[in-house]
Amino acid sequence: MPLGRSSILAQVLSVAQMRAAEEALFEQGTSVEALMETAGRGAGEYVRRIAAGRPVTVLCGPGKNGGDGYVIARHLMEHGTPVRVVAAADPATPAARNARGLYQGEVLGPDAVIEGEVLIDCLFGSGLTRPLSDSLLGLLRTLAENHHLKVAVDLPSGVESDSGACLNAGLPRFDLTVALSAWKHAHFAMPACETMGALRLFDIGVAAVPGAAAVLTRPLFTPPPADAHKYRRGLLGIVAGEMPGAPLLSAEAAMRAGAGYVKLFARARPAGVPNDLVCHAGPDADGLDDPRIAALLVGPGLGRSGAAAERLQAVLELSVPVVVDADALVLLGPGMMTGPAVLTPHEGEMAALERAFGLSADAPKHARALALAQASGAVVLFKGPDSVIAAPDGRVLHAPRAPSWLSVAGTGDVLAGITASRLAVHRDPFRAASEGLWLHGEAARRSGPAFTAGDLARTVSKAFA
Ligand SMILES: NC(=O)C1=CN([C@@H]2O[C@H](COP(=O)(O)OP(=O)(O)OC[C@H]3O[C@@H](n4cnc5c(N)ncnc54)[C@H](OP(=O)(O)O)[C@@H]3O)[C@@H](O)[C@H]2O)[C@@H](O)CC1
Ligand SMILES: Nc1ncnc2c1ncn2[C@@H]1O[C@H](COP(=O)(O)OP(=O)(O)O)[C@@H](O)[C@H]1O
Ligand SMILES: [K+]
Repeated sequence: MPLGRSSILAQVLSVAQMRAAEEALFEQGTSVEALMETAGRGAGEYVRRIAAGRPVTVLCGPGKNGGDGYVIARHLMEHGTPVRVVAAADPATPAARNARGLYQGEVLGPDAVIEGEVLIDCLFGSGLTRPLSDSLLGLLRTLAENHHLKVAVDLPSGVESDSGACLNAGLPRFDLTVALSAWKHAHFAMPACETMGALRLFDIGVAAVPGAAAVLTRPLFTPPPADAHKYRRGLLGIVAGEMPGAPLLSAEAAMRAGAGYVKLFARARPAGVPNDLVCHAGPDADGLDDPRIAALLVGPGLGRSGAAAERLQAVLELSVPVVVDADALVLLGPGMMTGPAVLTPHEGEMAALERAFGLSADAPKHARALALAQASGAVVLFKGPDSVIAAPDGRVLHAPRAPSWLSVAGTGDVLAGITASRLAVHRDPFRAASEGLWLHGEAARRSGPAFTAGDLARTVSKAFA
């Protein structure tokens, strides 16, 4: 089935995939110069609007990112925006030389002392292969300090496209980054994404790349069908453990995320169970063999003792679709999961899982998530300020930035509850992880500043709106 334009625009490409996609355009008869013209004019139009008549300085490097810069400068000149170029190096490709030749305005050398209003960074884009030299870093930093508004074209210089690593310390922060052709992993990966300001994409017509990663976009939710009843909407079992608070938070969120019935399984009924939450009190695994249970959540408040490990084992042996979170992730090892599963590690839990599964942590975040998904057979939702989802079949989704107010205790329990609730509704782990992550981010956006995990859990139903 051909992908719609919106799916193509959501794709996230590696440098190699980007180059292959551009090659395909060249084979269809497009020239590098024409592509640079389209890209430069597109980015130039964003710059023209943002500059609103204020003078612009374009910093151009030797590669095609620099070539884009000369096209931008020409576009601004044609539209009456005052502009000058600072050339950090001579253009090194025919297309960039061509773009420089067509620009008739002022070009200054790297030693010129420049202050101004708007800085456009076209020093390096996706072709950066090593850290900036001290002199290039110094030039970029000085220009950034001497301009009010800063825009990066494709990527901020010094950022590694495939990993999101900052190859130099002390890179400047931008107000806007205009991605060209497609998103790159760095646009969603820490620490690079934090330096980019607002993100925009300018499409130059590359086609869908098979197997490409994508950006998490708003899922489609429909109300329950007219003949729905609580079991058909999904019975979620939440397995409590040694600490009652965390599973209660998960339950508060799960009750607001679509499941028709949420049941807490605990050895004894904990204090503070709300009236609308059913609690099944009994020994380990008692009641969990109910065939109506569509999904289980295990981990929040489980504990890490031998008894907790036995509890986890008993849950996983049921082969019911399961969300494995928190303490359960530290107890998990190869061969323990027998059914569909979503794992929701943060960085510390991920490190424990990588040790348990014999995986390397020395890779970009999305690649680490994918490696664990493939080794474990589970969908992995690797959380943090740059959350990413990976499936064993190779699908990868990057989440757009979520509010940093989420960095408060208990919000992970809320995410696990939402995800498990979605899993109970349709039993599809990848879809549950995607919907869970999206609802979590949206609930956070709707919760304003300084919310608690309980506030967040109670806002989940509003996120459906
Ligand atoms: N294909 C197209 O038509 C389109 C491309 N587009 C644009 O092209 C950009 C990618 O272009 P690109 O591949 O030329 O890479 P770019 O980032 O400009 O720099 C590479 C140059 O820098 C050099 N170099 C690398 N690191 C260095 C360092 N630390 N310090 C010093 N030098 C360093 C490296 O040479 P090297 O020394 O590594 O041999 C090479 O000469 C992309 O981001 C987008 O803006 C869009 O317009 C869409 C259409
Ligand atoms: N700075 C941040 N920006 C955006 N989201 C964050 C940030 N810090 C944490 N989060 C999100 O908040 C949640 C925290 O989960 P977790 O680390 O498990 O906390 P806890 O164990 O206290 O519940 C995750 O969903 C994570 O993605
Ligand atoms: K750049």
